[in-house]
Amino acid sequence: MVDSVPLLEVSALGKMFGALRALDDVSIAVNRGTFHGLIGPNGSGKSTLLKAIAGAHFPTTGTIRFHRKDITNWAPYQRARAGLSLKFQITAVLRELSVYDNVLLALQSHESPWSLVLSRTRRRLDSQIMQALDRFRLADRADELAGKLSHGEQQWLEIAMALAPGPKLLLLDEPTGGMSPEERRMTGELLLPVKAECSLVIVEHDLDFIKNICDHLTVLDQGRVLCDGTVREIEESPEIQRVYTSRV
Ligand SMILES: Nc1ncnc2c1ncn2[C@@H]1O[C@H](COP(=O)(O)OP(=O)(O)OP(=O)(O)O)[C@@H](O)[C@H]1O
Repeated sequence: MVDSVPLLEVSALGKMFGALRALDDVSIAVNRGTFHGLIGPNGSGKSTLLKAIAGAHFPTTGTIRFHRKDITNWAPYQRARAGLSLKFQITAVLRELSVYDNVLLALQSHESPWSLVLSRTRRRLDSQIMQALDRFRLADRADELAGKLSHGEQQWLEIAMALAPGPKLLLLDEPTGGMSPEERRMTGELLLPVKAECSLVIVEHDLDFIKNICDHLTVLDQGRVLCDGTVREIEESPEIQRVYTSRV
């Protein structure tokens, strides 16, 4: 039976940084099997919303429900265990470790301390690690140092690390930042098959990229939802033309 309740429901979220209202009464719903883009001008609150969903910021008001549970006050590790995974804007691979060991560490962070003490995980996780690398065309680079990868490949490694534990929702903050046009195109191609098992909330400045991979878009402006709908609906919205021509 198809679950009609959205996978993620953000309701009336507000976030103050001192006197600055970064988010104001923001509500979004993300369904299973959906890629949901957050767009809007600089400073409109996209990253703050993504971080609030991940638990890196606690909202001042409002609620976040994931898989029907109220996770508003959950710590980031509890959200991760519930199936939420985040890749931040800044690359955070461990350059001195191999590509393989970066994914291994990402997976081990989901293991119980007991299995780590017993060092039972490495061999057991091997096929999961190689699958994650294969999906992002990094399997034949497994033994190289992560620092030897190109910037684009490091971004893919991080996405592979975020996906390796099998999350239900992946949060990506500007994954194509600093990539060449060919790497961007490839990133879209590599992400699309993920939809079969994992939904996505993605912040991106490259509108062509986001329109190509997303089903649904939310446009933020000055911390508020300006409009929300399918890619076609948003493209045809006069509001979006106004915001993008006047402020981006
Ligand atoms: N930790 C923080 N402390 C204080 N103000 C913050 C903090 N993080 C974000 N802000 C402010 O909140 C507002 C929204 O920022 P946010 O980074 O969410 O916007 P954004 O839409 O992601 O922008 P960009 O597209 O430039 O990344 C901005 O005015 C920003 O300066």
